[in-house]
Amino acid sequence: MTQSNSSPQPPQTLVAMRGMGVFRSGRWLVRGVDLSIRPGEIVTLIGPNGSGKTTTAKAAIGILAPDAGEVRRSAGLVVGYVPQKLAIDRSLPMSVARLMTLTARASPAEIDAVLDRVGVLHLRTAQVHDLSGGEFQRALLARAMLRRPHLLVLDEPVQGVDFSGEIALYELISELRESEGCAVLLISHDLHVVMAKTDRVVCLNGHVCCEGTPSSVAASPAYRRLFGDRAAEALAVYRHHHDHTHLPDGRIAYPPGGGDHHHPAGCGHDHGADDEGRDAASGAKEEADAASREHDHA
Ligand SMILES: Nc1ncnc2c1ncn2[C@@H]1O[C@H](COP(=O)(O)OP(=O)(O)OP(=O)(O)O)[C@@H](O)[C@H]1O
Repeated sequence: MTQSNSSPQPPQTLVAMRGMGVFRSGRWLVRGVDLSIRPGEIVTLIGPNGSGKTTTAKAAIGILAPDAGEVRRSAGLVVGYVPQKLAIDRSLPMSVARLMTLTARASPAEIDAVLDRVGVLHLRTAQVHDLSGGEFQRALLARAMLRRPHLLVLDEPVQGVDFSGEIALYELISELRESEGCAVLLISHDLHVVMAKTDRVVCLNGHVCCEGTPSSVAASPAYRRLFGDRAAEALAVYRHHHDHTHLPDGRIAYPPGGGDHHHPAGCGHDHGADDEGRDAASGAKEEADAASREHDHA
Protein backbone atom coordinates (compact mmCIF):
# COMPACT_ATOMS: atom_id res chain seq x y z
CA MET A 1 0.00 0.00 0.00
CA THR A 2 1.12 3.52 -0.61
CA GLN A 3 0.30 6.77 1.05
CA SER A 4 0.37 10.34 -0.22
CA ASN A 5 2.82 12.34 1.87
CA SER A 6 0.64 15.43 1.60
CA SER A 7 -2.30 13.76 3.29
CA PRO A 8 -2.46 13.88 7.09
CA GLN A 9 -4.62 10.75 7.06
CA PRO A 10 -3.85 7.74 4.90
CA PRO A 11 -6.87 7.48 2.61
CA GLN A 12 -6.75 3.71 2.20
CA THR A 13 -7.56 0.90 4.52
CA LEU A 14 -5.23 1.30 7.47
CA VAL A 15 -4.89 -2.40 8.20
CA ALA A 16 -5.94 -5.32 6.03
CA MET A 17 -5.56 -8.83 7.41
CA ARG A 18 -6.33 -11.93 5.36
CA GLY A 19 -6.25 -15.45 6.78
CA MET A 20 -3.96 -14.30 9.57
CA GLY A 21 -2.73 -16.97 11.96
CA VAL A 22 -0.30 -16.99 14.87
CA PHE A 23 1.32 -20.28 15.88
CA ARG A 24 3.14 -20.45 19.22
CA SER A 25 4.21 -23.26 21.55
CA GLY A 26 2.82 -25.93 19.26
CA ARG A 27 -0.64 -24.47 18.68
CA TRP A 28 -2.53 -21.87 16.72
CA LEU A 29 -3.44 -18.99 19.01
CA VAL A 30 -5.60 -17.51 16.25
CA ARG A 31 -6.16 -18.74 12.75
CA GLY A 32 -7.85 -17.58 9.56
CA VAL A 33 -8.54 -14.08 10.81
CA ASP A 34 -9.78 -11.54 8.27
CA LEU A 35 -9.92 -8.03 9.63
CA SER A 36 -9.75 -4.60 8.08
CA ILE A 37 -9.67 -1.20 9.69
CA ARG A 38 -10.52 1.87 7.69
CA PRO A 39 -9.67 5.49 8.53
CA GLY A 40 -11.88 6.94 11.23
CA GLU A 41 -13.82 3.80 12.10
CA ILE A 42 -14.17 2.16 15.49
CA VAL A 43 -13.74 -1.60 15.50
CA THR A 44 -14.24 -3.52 18.74
CA LEU A 45 -12.75 -6.98 19.27
CA ILE A 46 -14.68 -9.01 21.80
CA GLY A 47 -14.23 -12.59 22.97
CA PRO A 48 -13.62 -14.67 26.07
CA ASN A 49 -10.29 -14.68 27.92
CA GLY A 50 -7.60 -16.29 25.82
CA SER A 51 -9.60 -16.01 22.60
CA GLY A 52 -6.81 -14.19 20.80
CA LYS A 53 -7.86 -10.54 20.95
CA THR A 54 -4.50 -9.17 22.08
CA THR A 55 -2.68 -11.50 19.70
CA THR A 56 -4.81 -10.25 16.79
CA ALA A 57 -4.30 -6.60 17.73
CA LYS A 58 -0.54 -7.08 18.04
CA ALA A 59 -0.41 -8.76 14.65
CA ALA A 60 -2.50 -5.91 13.20
CA ILE A 61 0.01 -3.28 14.25
CA GLY A 62 3.13 -5.32 13.57
CA ILE A 63 4.31 -6.03 17.12
CA LEU A 64 3.89 -9.71 16.38
CA ALA A 65 4.68 -11.48 13.14
CA PRO A 66 1.95 -13.75 11.77
CA ASP A 67 2.74 -17.35 10.85
CA ALA A 68 0.00 -17.58 8.26
CA GLY A 69 -1.88 -15.21 6.01
CA GLU A 70 -0.95 -11.60 5.41
CA VAL A 71 -1.22 -8.32 7.23
CA ARG A 72 -0.92 -5.13 5.24
CA ARG A 73 -0.65 -1.68 6.76
CA SER A 74 -0.89 1.63 4.95
CA ALA A 75 2.45 3.31 4.44
CA GLY A 76 3.30 5.81 7.14
CA LEU A 77 0.66 4.48 9.51
CA VAL A 78 1.07 6.01 12.96
CA VAL A 79 -0.29 3.88 15.79
CA GLY A 80 -1.04 4.94 19.35
CA TYR A 81 -1.09 1.78 21.45
CA VAL A 82 -2.29 1.36 25.01
CA PRO A 83 -1.38 -2.21 25.94
CA GLN A 84 -3.33 -4.32 28.39
CA LYS A 85 -0.29 -4.74 30.59
CA LEU A 86 2.14 -1.89 30.99
CA ALA A 87 5.83 -2.45 31.47
CA ILE A 88 5.96 0.23 34.14
CA ASP A 89 5.67 -0.23 37.86
CA ARG A 90 2.83 1.99 39.04
CA SER A 91 4.25 1.99 42.55
CA LEU A 92 7.43 3.83 41.48
CA PRO A 93 7.46 7.58 42.06
CA MET A 94 6.60 9.23 38.75
CA SER A 95 4.51 12.25 37.84
CA VAL A 96 1.83 12.16 35.16
CA ALA A 97 3.87 14.64 33.09
CA ARG A 98 6.87 12.31 33.23
CA LEU A 99 4.72 9.35 32.21
CA MET A 100 3.87 11.30 29.06
CA THR A 101 7.50 11.52 27.96
CA LEU A 102 8.62 7.97 28.77
CA THR A 103 8.00 6.82 25.23
CA ALA A 104 7.86 10.03 23.19
CA ARG A 105 9.37 13.45 23.20
CA ALA A 106 6.88 16.27 23.72
CA SER A 107 6.99 19.89 24.77
CA PRO A 108 5.31 20.99 28.01
CA ALA A 109 2.68 22.79 25.92
CA GLU A 110 1.91 19.63 23.95
CA ILE A 111 1.65 17.63 27.16
CA ASP A 112 -0.70 20.17 28.70
CA ALA A 113 -2.86 20.22 25.58
CA VAL A 114 -3.25 16.46 25.46
CA LEU A 115 -3.86 16.12 29.21
CA ASP A 116 -6.49 18.82 28.91
CA ARG A 117 -8.05 16.99 25.97
CA VAL A 118 -8.60 13.87 28.07
CA GLY A 119 -9.71 15.80 31.16
CA VAL A 120 -6.74 15.27 33.51
CA LEU A 121 -4.72 18.47 33.13
CA HIS A 122 -5.30 19.15 36.83
CA LEU A 123 -3.34 15.94 37.55
CA ARG A 124 -0.23 16.99 35.62
CA THR A 125 2.01 16.94 38.69
CA ALA A 126 0.17 14.13 40.50
CA GLN A 127 1.96 10.86 41.14
CA VAL A 128 0.94 8.03 38.86
CA HIS A 129 0.44 5.71 41.84
CA ASP A 130 -2.14 8.10 43.29
CA LEU A 131 -4.36 8.08 40.21
CA SER A 132 -7.69 6.30 40.21
CA GLY A 133 -8.21 3.55 37.64
CA GLY A 134 -10.13 5.89 35.35
CA GLU A 135 -7.59 8.71 35.68
CA PHE A 136 -4.75 6.32 34.91
CA GLN A 137 -6.49 5.07 31.78
CA ARG A 138 -7.03 8.69 30.68
CA ALA A 139 -3.33 9.43 31.22
CA LEU A 140 -2.41 6.40 29.09
CA LEU A 141 -4.85 7.56 26.44
CA ALA A 142 -3.21 11.00 26.49
CA ARG A 143 0.20 9.41 26.02
CA ALA A 144 -1.02 7.46 23.01
CA MET A 145 -2.67 10.59 21.54
CA LEU A 146 0.61 12.53 21.79
CA ARG A 147 1.77 10.57 18.76
CA ARG A 148 -1.16 11.96 16.71
CA PRO A 149 -2.05 8.46 15.60
CA HIS A 150 -4.06 7.44 12.57
CA LEU A 151 -5.01 4.36 14.55
CA LEU A 152 -5.51 4.16 18.28
CA VAL A 153 -5.32 0.63 19.69
CA LEU A 154 -6.77 0.27 23.17
CA ASP A 155 -6.44 -3.10 24.87
CA GLU A 156 -9.11 -3.20 27.56
CA PRO A 157 -9.10 0.54 28.28
CA VAL A 158 -11.78 0.28 30.96
CA GLN A 159 -9.95 -2.19 33.21
CA GLY A 160 -10.04 -1.03 36.81
CA VAL A 161 -12.73 1.50 36.00
CA ASP A 162 -16.20 1.47 37.54
CA PHE A 163 -19.36 1.48 35.48
CA SER A 164 -19.91 5.24 35.25
CA GLY A 165 -16.19 5.77 34.64
CA GLU A 166 -16.37 3.19 31.89
CA ILE A 167 -19.20 5.06 30.20
CA ALA A 168 -17.26 8.33 30.49
CA LEU A 169 -14.17 6.71 28.95
CA TYR A 170 -16.14 5.29 26.06
CA GLU A 171 -17.58 8.73 25.50
CA LEU A 172 -14.11 10.27 25.52
CA ILE A 173 -12.83 7.67 23.05
CA SER A 174 -15.63 8.40 20.64
CA GLU A 175 -15.06 12.16 21.04
CA LEU A 176 -11.36 11.66 20.26
CA ARG A 177 -12.28 9.71 17.16
CA GLU A 178 -14.50 12.62 16.06
CA SER A 179 -12.08 15.43 16.89
CA GLU A 180 -8.83 13.77 15.83
CA GLY A 181 -10.24 11.68 13.00
CA CYS A 182 -8.32 8.59 14.08
CA ALA A 183 -9.56 5.04 13.75
CA VAL A 184 -9.90 3.03 16.95
CA LEU A 185 -9.32 -0.67 17.53
CA LEU A 186 -10.82 -1.42 20.91
CA ILE A 187 -10.39 -4.69 22.77
CA SER A 188 -12.87 -5.73 25.38
CA HIS A 189 -13.86 -8.86 27.18
CA ASP A 190 -16.53 -6.87 28.99
CA LEU A 191 -19.67 -8.06 27.40
CA HIS A 192 -22.17 -5.88 29.14
CA VAL A 193 -21.60 -2.68 27.23
CA VAL A 194 -20.39 -2.10 23.72
CA MET A 195 -20.15 1.45 22.54
CA ALA A 196 -22.93 2.31 20.14
CA LYS A 197 -20.36 4.35 18.24
CA THR A 198 -18.60 1.11 17.40
CA ASP A 199 -18.92 0.68 13.68
CA ARG A 200 -18.09 -2.98 13.78
CA VAL A 201 -17.81 -5.65 16.43
CA VAL A 202 -15.61 -8.64 15.67
CA CYS A 203 -16.22 -11.59 17.94
CA LEU A 204 -13.14 -13.82 18.31
CA ASN A 205 -12.64 -17.29 19.68
CA GLY A 206 -9.39 -18.33 18.05
CA HIS A 207 -11.07 -17.41 14.78
CA VAL A 208 -13.69 -14.83 13.80
CA CYS A 209 -17.01 -16.24 15.06
CA CYS A 210 -19.16 -13.41 13.83
CA GLU A 211 -18.92 -9.76 13.05
CA GLY A 212 -21.20 -6.88 12.28
CA THR A 213 -22.85 -3.94 13.99
CA PRO A 214 -23.03 -4.23 17.79
CA SER A 215 -26.73 -4.96 17.60
CA SER A 216 -26.44 -7.61 14.93
CA VAL A 217 -23.66 -9.39 16.81
CA ALA A 218 -25.68 -9.36 20.04
CA ALA A 219 -28.50 -11.06 18.20
CA SER A 220 -26.44 -13.51 16.21
CA PRO A 221 -26.65 -17.24 16.98
CA ALA A 222 -22.83 -17.57 16.87
CA TYR A 223 -22.51 -14.97 19.62
CA ARG A 224 -25.14 -16.78 21.68
CA ARG A 225 -23.41 -20.10 21.22
CA LEU A 226 -20.14 -18.60 22.38
CA PHE A 227 -21.34 -16.60 25.34
CA GLY A 228 -24.70 -18.14 26.14
CA ASP A 229 -28.18 -16.68 26.05
CA ARG A 230 -27.74 -14.85 29.34
CA ALA A 231 -24.73 -12.94 28.05
CA ALA A 232 -26.59 -12.16 24.87
CA GLU A 233 -29.49 -10.75 26.88
CA ALA A 234 -27.07 -8.76 29.02
CA LEU A 235 -25.12 -7.27 26.15
CA ALA A 236 -26.31 -3.77 25.76
CA VAL A 237 -25.42 -1.22 23.20
CA TYR A 238 -24.60 1.97 24.99
CA ARG A 239 -26.18 5.04 23.47
CA HIS A 240 -25.44 8.35 24.98
CA HIS A 241 -27.81 11.29 25.18
CA HIS A 242 -25.81 13.68 27.23
CA ASP A 243 -27.25 17.02 28.25
CA HIS A 244 -24.29 18.10 30.34
CA THR A 245 -20.52 18.08 30.60
CA HIS A 246 -18.50 16.67 33.49
CA LEU A 247 -15.76 19.17 34.29
CA PRO A 248 -12.41 17.82 35.48
CA ASP A 249 -12.95 19.21 38.97
CA GLY A 250 -16.20 17.28 39.37
CA ARG A 251 -18.61 20.09 38.55
CA ILE A 252 -21.28 19.66 35.91
CA ALA A 253 -21.88 22.25 33.20
CA TYR A 254 -25.25 22.43 31.46
CA PRO A 255 -25.81 24.17 28.12
CA PRO A 256 -28.06 27.24 28.18
CA GLY A 257 -31.64 26.01 28.43
CA GLY A 258 -30.48 22.40 28.78
CA GLY A 259 -30.40 20.08 31.75
CA ASP A 260 -33.89 19.20 32.83
CA HIS A 261 -32.65 17.17 35.74
CA HIS A 262 -29.59 17.27 37.93
CA HIS A 263 -27.53 14.61 39.59
CA PRO A 264 -24.12 14.33 41.22
CA ALA A 265 -20.97 13.90 39.19
CA GLY A 266 -20.11 10.31 38.54
CA CYS A 267 -23.65 9.00 38.78
CA GLY A 268 -24.60 6.63 36.07
CA HIS A 269 -28.34 6.64 36.00
CA ASP A 270 -28.87 8.29 32.67
CA HIS A 271 -25.58 7.27 31.16
CA GLY A 272 -26.00 3.58 31.49
CA ALA A 273 -26.90 0.97 29.05
CA ASP A 274 -29.93 -0.15 30.99
CA ASP A 275 -31.98 2.86 29.98
CA GLU A 276 -31.56 2.39 26.31
CA GLY A 277 -29.11 -0.35 25.75
CA ARG A 278 -31.40 -3.24 26.45
CA ASP A 279 -33.95 -1.78 24.08
CA ALA A 280 -31.27 -1.38 21.50
CA ALA A 281 -30.08 -4.93 22.01
CA SER A 282 -33.51 -6.48 21.83
CA GLY A 283 -34.69 -4.21 19.02
CA ALA A 284 -31.60 -5.27 17.19
CA LYS A 285 -32.93 -8.70 16.45
CA GLU A 286 -34.69 -7.36 13.40
CA GLU A 287 -31.51 -5.97 11.98
CA ALA A 288 -29.56 -9.13 12.72
CA ASP A 289 -28.13 -10.97 9.78
CA ALA A 290 -28.22 -7.85 7.67
CA ALA A 291 -24.76 -6.76 8.64
CA SER A 292 -23.38 -9.77 10.38
CA ARG A 293 -21.15 -12.27 8.72
CA GLU A 294 -21.29 -15.44 10.62
CA HIS A 295 -19.61 -18.77 10.58
CA ASP A 296 -21.26 -21.89 11.80
CA HIS A 297 -18.46 -23.18 13.96
CA ALA A 298 -18.39 -20.78 16.88
N1 LIG B 1 3.86 -16.00 23.15
C1 LIG B 1 2.92 -16.90 23.44
N2 LIG B 1 3.24 -18.21 23.46
C2 LIG B 1 2.31 -19.14 23.75
N3 LIG B 1 1.02 -18.85 24.00
C3 LIG B 1 0.66 -17.57 24.02
C4 LIG B 1 1.58 -16.52 23.72
N4 LIG B 1 0.93 -15.35 23.79
C5 LIG B 1 -0.35 -15.63 24.10
N5 LIG B 1 -0.52 -16.95 24.24
C6 LIG B 1 -1.77 -17.67 24.52
O1 LIG B 1 -2.63 -17.38 23.42
C7 LIG B 1 -3.97 -17.29 23.82
C8 LIG B 1 -4.55 -15.98 23.38
O2 LIG B 1 -3.96 -14.94 24.13
P1 LIG B 1 -4.45 -13.44 24.00
O3 LIG B 1 -3.70 -12.62 25.00
O4 LIG B 1 -4.38 -13.02 22.57
O5 LIG B 1 -5.97 -13.58 24.42
P2 LIG B 1 -7.06 -12.45 24.78
O6 LIG B 1 -8.29 -12.79 24.03
O7 LIG B 1 -6.48 -11.09 24.57
O8 LIG B 1 -7.28 -12.77 26.33
P3 LIG B 1 -7.68 -11.85 27.58
O9 LIG B 1 -9.12 -11.44 27.41
O10 LIG B 1 -7.52 -12.79 28.74
O11 LIG B 1 -6.74 -10.69 27.64
C9 LIG B 1 -3.96 -17.48 25.33
O12 LIG B 1 -4.31 -18.81 25.62
C10 LIG B 1 -2.52 -17.20 25.73
O13 LIG B 1 -2.15 -17.92 26.87
